[in-house]
Amino acid sequence: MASRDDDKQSIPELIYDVGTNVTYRKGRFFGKGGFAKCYEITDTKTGNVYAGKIVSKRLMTKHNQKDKLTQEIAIHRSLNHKNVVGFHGFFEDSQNVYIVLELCRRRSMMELHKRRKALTETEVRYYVRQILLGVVYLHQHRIIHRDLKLGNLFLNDNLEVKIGDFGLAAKIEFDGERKRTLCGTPNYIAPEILNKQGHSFEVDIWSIGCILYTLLIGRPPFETNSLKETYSRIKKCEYKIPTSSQISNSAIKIIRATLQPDPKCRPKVEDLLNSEFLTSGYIPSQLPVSCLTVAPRADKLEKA
Ligand SMILES: CC[C@@H]1C(=O)N(C)c2cncnc2N1C1CCCC1
Repeated sequence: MASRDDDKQSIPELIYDVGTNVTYRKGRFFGKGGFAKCYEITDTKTGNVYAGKIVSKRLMTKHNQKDKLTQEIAIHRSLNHKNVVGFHGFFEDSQNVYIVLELCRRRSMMELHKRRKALTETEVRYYVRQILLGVVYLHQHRIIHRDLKLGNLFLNDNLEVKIGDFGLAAKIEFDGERKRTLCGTPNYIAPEILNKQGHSFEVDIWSIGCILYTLLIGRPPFETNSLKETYSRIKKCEYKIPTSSQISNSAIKIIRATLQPDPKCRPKVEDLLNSEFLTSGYIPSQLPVSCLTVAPRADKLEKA
């Protein structure tokens, strides 16, 4: 769906990166992401197409906003994994900071969720396995994402999952470090962040639990019509698995394990890959793009 581009602060049609001597042609407007305007951009020499995140310096008034963007770039550029959005470069001019990212033509799992609501368990295993492989990589490199949510899980034309947006990510500098602050509001925020008890890798496991619940049930576990009420339910870990939902026992088990109020009780991301939910059912090696709009017929998914 083409988004309206109310382009007040004009971004030129051709964007030149003097550092690499690459000229990008600005293409389709994708929408806004935080302070950024996002466009499809094409390397005029190679024809390679990317997603450009263009952040106006004019809007980044306070120092901490600049520091946050610097942190996001420092973390994201250090990563290289097939389930993490590729970071192809960054540069700046007097007006903007430009970030060149892997293009994900099928947008994010949020669009998929809005269109499909509850997915089949086979599809959930297919997507969640890739999310977990990406998070294993992040945690092995001592990176906490801290804002895992459907809108940050991007999809390319092969429906491969790419974890993106490291705007709230942090690096654990030493064993046992507990982060005390997080400026920003994660969507699937863990109770220990709300209770300001210090947090670490376990917050990503909580977010994965919220993602699992949303994909299996069709709506988020703690959704209410006021943020305050939602936060109070998260702190009390107050959620229900509707008895009407047809989800399997292994699906119920992995939701209960990840949505534990005590971070110490949550499984590690490696444990989730070995969970009954992921090992007890068939996982297709690929999905047809029709799955973005309609549920696949069980017998139509190619056997592994
Ligand atoms: C460029 C920002 C963001 C993103 O991070 N990636 C990797 C991406 C990759 N491909 C398409 N869109 C992407 N987005 C969308 C654009 C609007 C909101 C989020």
